[in-house]
Amino acid sequence: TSPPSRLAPYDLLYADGVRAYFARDWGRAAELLQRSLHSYAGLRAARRSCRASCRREAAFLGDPPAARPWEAALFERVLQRADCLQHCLGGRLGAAPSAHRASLAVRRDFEQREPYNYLQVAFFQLKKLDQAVSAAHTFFVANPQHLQMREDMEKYRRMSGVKADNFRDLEAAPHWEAYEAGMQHYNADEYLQAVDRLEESLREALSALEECRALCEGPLEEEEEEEEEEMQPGLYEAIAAHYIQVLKCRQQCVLDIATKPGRISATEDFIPSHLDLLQFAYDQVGNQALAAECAASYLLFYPTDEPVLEKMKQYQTELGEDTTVTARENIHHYVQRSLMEKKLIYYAVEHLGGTFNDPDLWTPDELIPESLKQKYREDQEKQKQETLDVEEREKRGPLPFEGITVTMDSRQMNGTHRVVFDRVLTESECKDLLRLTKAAAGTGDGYRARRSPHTPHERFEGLTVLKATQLAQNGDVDWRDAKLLLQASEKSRKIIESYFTPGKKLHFSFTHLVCRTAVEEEQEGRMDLSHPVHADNCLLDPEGKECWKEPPAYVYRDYSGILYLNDDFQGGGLFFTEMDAVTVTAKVRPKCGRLVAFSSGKENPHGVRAVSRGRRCAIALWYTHSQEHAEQERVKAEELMEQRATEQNQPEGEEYQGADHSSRSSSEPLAPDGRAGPVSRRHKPGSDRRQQPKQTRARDEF
Ligand SMILES: O=C(O)CCC(=O)C(=O)O
Ligand SMILES: [Fe+2]
Repeated sequence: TSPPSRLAPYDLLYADGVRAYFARDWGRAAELLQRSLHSYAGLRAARRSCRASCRREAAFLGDPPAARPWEAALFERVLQRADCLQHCLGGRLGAAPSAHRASLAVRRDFEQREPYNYLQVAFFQLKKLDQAVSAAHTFFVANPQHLQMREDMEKYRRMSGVKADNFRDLEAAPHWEAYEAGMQHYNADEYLQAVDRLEESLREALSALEECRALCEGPLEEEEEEEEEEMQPGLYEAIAAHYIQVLKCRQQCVLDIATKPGRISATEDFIPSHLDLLQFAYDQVGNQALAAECAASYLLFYPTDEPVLEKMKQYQTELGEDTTVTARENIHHYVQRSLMEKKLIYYAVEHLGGTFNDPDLWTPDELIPESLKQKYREDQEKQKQETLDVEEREKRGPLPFEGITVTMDSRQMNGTHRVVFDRVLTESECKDLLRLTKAAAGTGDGYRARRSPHTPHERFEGLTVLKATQLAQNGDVDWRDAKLLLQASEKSRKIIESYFTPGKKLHFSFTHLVCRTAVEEEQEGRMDLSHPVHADNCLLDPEGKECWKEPPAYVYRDYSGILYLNDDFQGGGLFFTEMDAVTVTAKVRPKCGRLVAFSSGKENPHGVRAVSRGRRCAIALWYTHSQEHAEQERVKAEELMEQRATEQNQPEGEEYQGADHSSRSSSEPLAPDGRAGPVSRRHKPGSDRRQQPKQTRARDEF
């Protein structure tokens, strides 16, 4: 091991650790991975403290002498700081800081806590269960959408040797730990404990914020690699641009500290909401003086908030008129500073262009320039109009095929943008497509080659259009059946396009022929669903009644369709719910030739009941308005079809009219997943707390 003053570069340790992992040398893998995490933490700590001390040093230099131009003085200071950082880091790390520069890929892995994913397996193999569980938990906190880890966590929870306090987040930020604990007490009406932890969380959050802000002061010691300046701006422009960038970065810190690991969105208004919660909690424990102080501090953010103003009056009477209630000094400072920074940023955006994503909801209206407000309003208006247009269109739209019937529309399904068509396929077409699934069963892919992504009680098999075509090429299935898959999906596309979005092209996004088969010996006492309730293009948060249209959800999907092939199975009904994921609003019974279609967003949460006997097959279809997300596999499949038609000198290629070509390549992952993540927590005053899942790559090797 290296002496404490000499940190080995974490990326090298990581590379060795991963190598040992794949050589199944678990002991060495665990040791190296732990050391890499230790080095990484050490490097970050060194950066933090050097930045802080170099900032202090720069401050000591005081104001530049009046005789020198101010920009020269500023540059000098910036250079001095860079020099100071190099020195300080060199001393702390025992090597040139550049030796610790890792590739972007490795930095990402560490940001996403990937080393813990390897570690948990290594510890598990070494039979160090406690450490395996805490490594797994640490990874899972940052990657709540990771299907494999989700299953592993379930397994750990069921294991007898595992204690509840093994589920520890080894990387927990102090403010998040305190906040979570505080909210737990708060929700359990334990206000004394809540106050303690929420005060701690506020304190820690403010200090994390300071640290984050300190990192914004450039130059960002050789971390940024890319980005070559295109134009050579003048000196003043350069200084202004740099300054604005620092200010924006500082503002961004508000979001950073309010974003829990593994979430994409920040908890809204993190700092003011602490004061809101604390005011209520102090009130509950009878501490009027502190409740009043929190209320006064809260009013700095929202000076016209009626209920809190009301409360203030009440406190004033209770405390007596000669007691002066003042806001907290540090909050006052925070608000003033934030307002000043925003003012400058908005000024710059208004006059120099660019954008600013204000992290706060509390920004006073009068601070935002009229011209920008106008733009925001227009954007909102446009979005509203689009929704109305869709609703209008849904009412008309003739169907492009004869014989198809609309069995249920949105109204009958108690929702919006939902429809059930029947007779899209004939019995014999269903039979042919089912033959395709049979032949493909052994070779087909589930979600990322995983047999039971949603429930262990069912086997899940899938086949893409390309795979079907390749099977035909190998002589494993009939060409005509593979072609039928392309045709049936294209027919559905036309139907859905003309019904929901006439005149606006819908492209394929992904096509998946899927079967869910009940595993016979796994049905007793089964309580779960075949497919948990979810929305197709956003991450459903049933408790918060929200749906986050953010990756890893397939946000570009606009319409979903499921074309059913059979009904000889038990269970397996499709159902729609409210955003709470439990109130059922409509049910659809699968049967041959039935196509259910709906918009892929939050308005249509849906799930599939357990398939308790037999095999349920359907073509799952997703469509998008976005040409760049058009299904590339289909293009290839069609090429293969055409090639074969030419070879055979048969008119098959011409017959088929499913061309949905697009020139850009996109890589659709095999797993059409992106399900509801963990959920938000309610609280009494203020708005919903939101939390966001994200997903790292699913790794197949575990
Ligand atoms: O098979 C079904 O009925 C629905 C499947 C589904 O919702 C999905 O795969 O996203
Ligand atoms: Fe779905």
